Amino acid sequence: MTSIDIRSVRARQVLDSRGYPTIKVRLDLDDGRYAVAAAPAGASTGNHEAAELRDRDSHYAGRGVRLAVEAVDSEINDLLAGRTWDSLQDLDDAMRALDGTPQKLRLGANSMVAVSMAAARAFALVDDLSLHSWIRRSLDRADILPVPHFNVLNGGEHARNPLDFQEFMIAPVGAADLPEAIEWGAAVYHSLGGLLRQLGLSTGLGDEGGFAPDISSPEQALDLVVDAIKHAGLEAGPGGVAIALDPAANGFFHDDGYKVAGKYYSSRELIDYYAQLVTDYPIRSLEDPLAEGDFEAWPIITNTLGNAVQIVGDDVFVTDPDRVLKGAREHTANAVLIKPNQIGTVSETFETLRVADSCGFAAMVSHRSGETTDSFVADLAVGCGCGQLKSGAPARGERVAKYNRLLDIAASDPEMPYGPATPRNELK
Ligand SMILES: C=C(OP(=O)(O)O)C(=O)O
Ligand SMILES: [Mg+2]
Repeated sequence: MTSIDIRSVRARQVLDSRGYPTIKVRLDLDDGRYAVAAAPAGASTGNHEAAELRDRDSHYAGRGVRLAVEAVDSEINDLLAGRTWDSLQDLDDAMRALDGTPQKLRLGANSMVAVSMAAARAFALVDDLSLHSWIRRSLDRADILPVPHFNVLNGGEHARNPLDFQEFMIAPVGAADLPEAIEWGAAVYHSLGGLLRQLGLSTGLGDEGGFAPDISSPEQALDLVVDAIKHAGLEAGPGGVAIALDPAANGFFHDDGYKVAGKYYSSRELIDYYAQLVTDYPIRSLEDPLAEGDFEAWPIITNTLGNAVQIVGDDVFVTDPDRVLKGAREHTANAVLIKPNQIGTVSETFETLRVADSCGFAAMVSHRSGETTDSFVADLAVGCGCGQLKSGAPARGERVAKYNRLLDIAASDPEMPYGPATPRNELK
């Protein structure tokens, strides 16, 4: 393995896709080459995510990143610059030790993840590898072009409409290759836009570029998506375009139960409701179907629906290897969402991917609702070989940056396979 000699690490403030500041890092090597990376930001965050460092006193409604920039320019630069680093693991471990808190409160997970991503790119540069190849080698996996999960209809925390479920995604699992998958995704997106216009429904967009019509019923949303797939001349189902949901249930969990479209459900009733949706619609994946604290209910949904669909933990696992391991033992889910900024370093993200694999869990790499045009997660999805990436709608620059990066990678290696992953359900 090659080492990197760091000359300096500098940060500055840039805007994310919601118009809030985020941190961009430039890491310069002694040999004159450099790597950059920018941190994304979530809105519907899990309670145990690594903590962002934000200023309370800026014009950005308490969301400034001056302190995070300062942390990189001073303490992190002092730690990393003028030294040779033999591995990303060493570098990330040193940053974590410098931070000294379990949730990365002091230096901030936004600072640390941007530095860690830039450092991963620097290691790839020095090894003369593309980022996905470097990741593939680090994880000892095979490159796979992931099935893009396009979020075409937005609700929950990501839209100002009455729809409680957060994400209605389309997954072109039946496409022959990645370019066809992208083409199908875009076709369905435009078909959905046309359908909404015909019905006189709003075509305003949510945070991830999906449409945010003024509807509240998940069934109505699913009917619209299925119709859009059919109107695009495609099959709704595993041979064509399947559906993935991220209800993000933390967002509609209240003291007295789950409230969906004005109706209250107990955990058991909500699971029955999902079972009905899975029967009625071609759903392949259910992410955060329950609130992160609903410990007893998660194993019930995994054991009842986990063979029919992928049960993905996002807020409940927060890309934390220990939480995934515990979740595997307790049958919390059978798949994990992978968001590097949830845990705060790339090395820890790798560890979560390794743990997931050893538990028979599937993994899906993910963007955040607040994004930049940094396409790191596209390379991560390819290099870890998990077979699934969600990056919002097939529209808006910060979302298509990831899909276009996948197209570039596909063009660079025509032999690279395309395909979905499913949980192996080893822990029955
Ligand atoms: C991408 C998501 O949203 P956010 O970034 O707001 O957590 C998600 O919940 O999966
Ligand atoms: Mg989620």
